[in-house]
Amino acid sequence: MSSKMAAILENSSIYALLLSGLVLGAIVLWQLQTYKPRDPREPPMLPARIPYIGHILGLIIHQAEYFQQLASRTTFPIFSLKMLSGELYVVTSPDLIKAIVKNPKVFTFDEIFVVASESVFALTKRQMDILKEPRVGSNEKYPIAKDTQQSMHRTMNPGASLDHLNARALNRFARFVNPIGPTGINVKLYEWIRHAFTLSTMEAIYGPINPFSEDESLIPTLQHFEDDIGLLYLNVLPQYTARAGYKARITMANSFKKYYDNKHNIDSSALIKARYEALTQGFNTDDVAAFDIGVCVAATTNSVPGTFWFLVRIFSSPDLLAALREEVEPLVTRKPGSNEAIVNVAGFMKSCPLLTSTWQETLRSIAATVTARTVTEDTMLNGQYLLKKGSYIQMAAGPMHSSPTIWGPDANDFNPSRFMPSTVSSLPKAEQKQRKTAFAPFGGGAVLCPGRYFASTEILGIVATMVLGFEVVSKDGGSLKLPRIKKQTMAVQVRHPVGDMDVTIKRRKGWENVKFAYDVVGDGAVEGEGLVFD
Ligand code: HEM
Repeated sequence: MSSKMAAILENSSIYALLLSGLVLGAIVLWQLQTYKPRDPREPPMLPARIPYIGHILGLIIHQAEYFQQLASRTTFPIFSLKMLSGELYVVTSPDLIKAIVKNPKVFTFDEIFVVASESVFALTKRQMDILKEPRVGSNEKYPIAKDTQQSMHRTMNPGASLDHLNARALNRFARFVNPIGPTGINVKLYEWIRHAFTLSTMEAIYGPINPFSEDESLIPTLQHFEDDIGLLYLNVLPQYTARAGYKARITMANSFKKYYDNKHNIDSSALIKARYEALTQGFNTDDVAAFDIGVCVAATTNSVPGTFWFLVRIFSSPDLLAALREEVEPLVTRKPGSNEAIVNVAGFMKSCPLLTSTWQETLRSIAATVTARTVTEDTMLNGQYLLKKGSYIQMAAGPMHSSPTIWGPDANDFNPSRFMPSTVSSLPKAEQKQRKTAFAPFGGGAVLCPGRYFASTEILGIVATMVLGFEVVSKDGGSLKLPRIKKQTMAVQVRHPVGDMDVTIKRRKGWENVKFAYDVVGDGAVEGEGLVFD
């Protein structure tokens, strides 16, 4: 090493040392200034391995998985983390989570939603003022946001508008698999699912002419936004720190502006019509177009990896695949002399306990939702723990979903029959109740996912189609192998796989020329528009 280089290195180590000293000093001063004695009734403090900055570093490095790591260090059902600006309570017990989500006035999501929307959607001051405007004649906060959320819950609850969504999505999906010929197709599985699922779901939600049907390159664009949500939320020069997500946000808003300007929303679902009505109480159409990226993310971000893992679990286990084929086949009507196969999707809940249980077990094993709330007043939780006003709560489903105390010694195994009524009813009543409370892939309380019926029916329909009519095999012709799971970022609920997998999708013997269609209501009729048999 030259002496000049050695001097530079020596100098830079000195600078680094000085800088670290300054940062540490500032943190200690901050801590001294903000120090408040703790009430012994508050949840116990879990110290960081590196004083002061350990938890912040832990969250930056390990993201949502940090909660899982912390939970394994303690038996407390709730614990506190000292962060720079206050305390963060982490809750991992089903009973405490239930008590929190059932009290949305005290433990609210509203403030987090508004702060997150401002940075994630890049809202202007005018848009924020509209969002913050209280309801006329009362002091109810964020009425437009609340009406919009309610419109989504209303139109995706069981009923005609939900059936219409599912019929449209599944019949669009059929147009991806019906043309598959005798030689099959070679695809990257995750990418193929993301492509077919996104186009099907967008057609169901936005109608046959929508930004994605007009420009399929929006599928990776949406992924860029999704990947950068965390950085967009931080909002530190996002045009540089979250370049791809920042550009994706602009592209998507422009595409949806064109969609509304051309009035293609006339053919949209009840969901989009009701949402539009709620939002335009204050916002203009261009504002609405800027928010639609949120719908697109919500509708695909968990469903795409959910479908992927559900399929991989089944096609990696020949016994499970065979059992599911036997269970689902009676729900298919094949008219003599015709190549149509109509799948009675409405019958899944009643007649396919293994299929529905496998979906739930897939979610248990892969969904590690972390939901947040703020505390609006000092409150004793379940009469046990004092939660202080202004603190943040993070409720982590991951530790609940994998706890041997709740699920038994096989908690870390994939047991497809775990959620079957026959399995559940063999457990003591208290255990049944505990498992029910602990299973929370769709969140809970006031922010329970409104898309849970839509997503589950769509995904069950897609997976049943693949199980019945196709073989999904790896490159060497064998069963699929489970890929590794990607580190979970804070914005992700259903964890993603590492990389993708090359597969062949080919026709199952006896189902060579079958064209799929769906009966979503269970009355024997095939619903939906755009049904194409080719
Ligand atoms: C497997 C699929 C899905 C999973 C696991 C899932 C999970 C969740 C979870 C955990 C939450 C609550 C987040 C929180 O409390 O912070 C949530 C909220 C939400 N989800 Fe889903 N979701 C799925 C599919 C969908 C679909 C298909 C849609 C819509 C088309 C959707 C729309 C929403 C919306 C709008 C919210 C916010 C609700 C509100 O603010 O009231 N989700 N989802």
